[in-house]
Amino acid sequence: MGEASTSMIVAEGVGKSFTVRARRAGRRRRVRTAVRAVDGVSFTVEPGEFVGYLGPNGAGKSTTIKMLTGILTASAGTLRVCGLDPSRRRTALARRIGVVFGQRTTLWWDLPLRDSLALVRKLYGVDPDAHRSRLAELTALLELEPFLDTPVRQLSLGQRMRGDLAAALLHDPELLVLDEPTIGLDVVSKATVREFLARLNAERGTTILLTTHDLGDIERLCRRVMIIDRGRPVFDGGLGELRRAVDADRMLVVELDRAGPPVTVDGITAERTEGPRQWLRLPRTANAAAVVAAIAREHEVRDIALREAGIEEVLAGLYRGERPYGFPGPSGTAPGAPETLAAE
Ligand SMILES: Nc1ncnc2c1ncn2[C@@H]1O[C@H](COP(=O)(O)OP(=O)(O)OP(=O)(O)O)[C@@H](O)[C@H]1O
Repeated sequence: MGEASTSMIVAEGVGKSFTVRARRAGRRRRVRTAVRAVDGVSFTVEPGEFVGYLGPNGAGKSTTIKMLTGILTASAGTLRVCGLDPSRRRTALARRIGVVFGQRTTLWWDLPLRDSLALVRKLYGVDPDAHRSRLAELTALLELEPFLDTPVRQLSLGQRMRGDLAAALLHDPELLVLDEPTIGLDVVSKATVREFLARLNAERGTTILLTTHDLGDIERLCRRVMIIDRGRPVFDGGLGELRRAVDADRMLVVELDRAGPPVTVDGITAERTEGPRQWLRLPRTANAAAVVAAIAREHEVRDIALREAGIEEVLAGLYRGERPYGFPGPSGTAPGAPETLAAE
């Protein structure tokens, strides 16, 4: 992997361990333990992609993002972002990427948003003319005008997030890295931010890597999702592929001509009845057509609907430890779990 790579991000076997001191239950002495926050993560992101980086709490997402942006140095593997080693070329990289942490602001708390953005221009050395036109464009797209002269501390969360996005994009970066950008936003603000990100990616071709727990963000924005669990990759692909890969149940809803006891077919019994309507949970391996035919042999069927598992159900299964086909997942020492290094 050389600097000549045209990929936006190349991660090969990237890992990060933290050493923490902790008192074990029933022991008096504190021991130094290593927490493997990220453990052997490999992936490539090409220019123009919009990728969701997902995983349960503590999976290692923020740690990965901190390594990608040069805030933390990887303890294993190699990483290139825009062809650069992030921890060694942090300043050069900062000119080519934008970063937004939903939980924190990079704006100056006491300054009006307009002045904060002017400072950002100076920091990045953006040419004043280019800044003016870019600011005008971002102000229109993010609807910043009504609060450009308001001190950042007085902005609502949604307004501040739009301000942070503008600050991250003023220097027109090739890659935008977002850590939970819609956290705490109301439905209208979320929709504004999502619409903006979708356009940024589609029209300007900005590559976007997004971590989120928001299912709407994932379904609306991410053509590709990468999932990590306890520091290790467990899935990389499209949402449809994820639904198919995970052994998620489907729900068959049948409407019979009359109410009756729960239907049983091929060992599957309706788990809910409501008048003539009955709900049967079909394992992925069940043949839906055969189940429907078997029901139709015994009953008068008025209507049928087959519901695929929602992305929420799919992710919940994955986060509970149900592995998609082809992704055996963590084995051996559980990554993320502390391992004792030495007693103190
Ligand atoms: N500075 C640190 N020192 C010690 N352990 C850390 C440090 N930062 C993170 N960790 C640990 O690394 C693991 C991964 O944390 P990380 O913040 O990357 O998870 P995450 O996927 O972003 O979680 P969340 O969805 O809750 O934000 C956790 O076990 C966490 O406690």
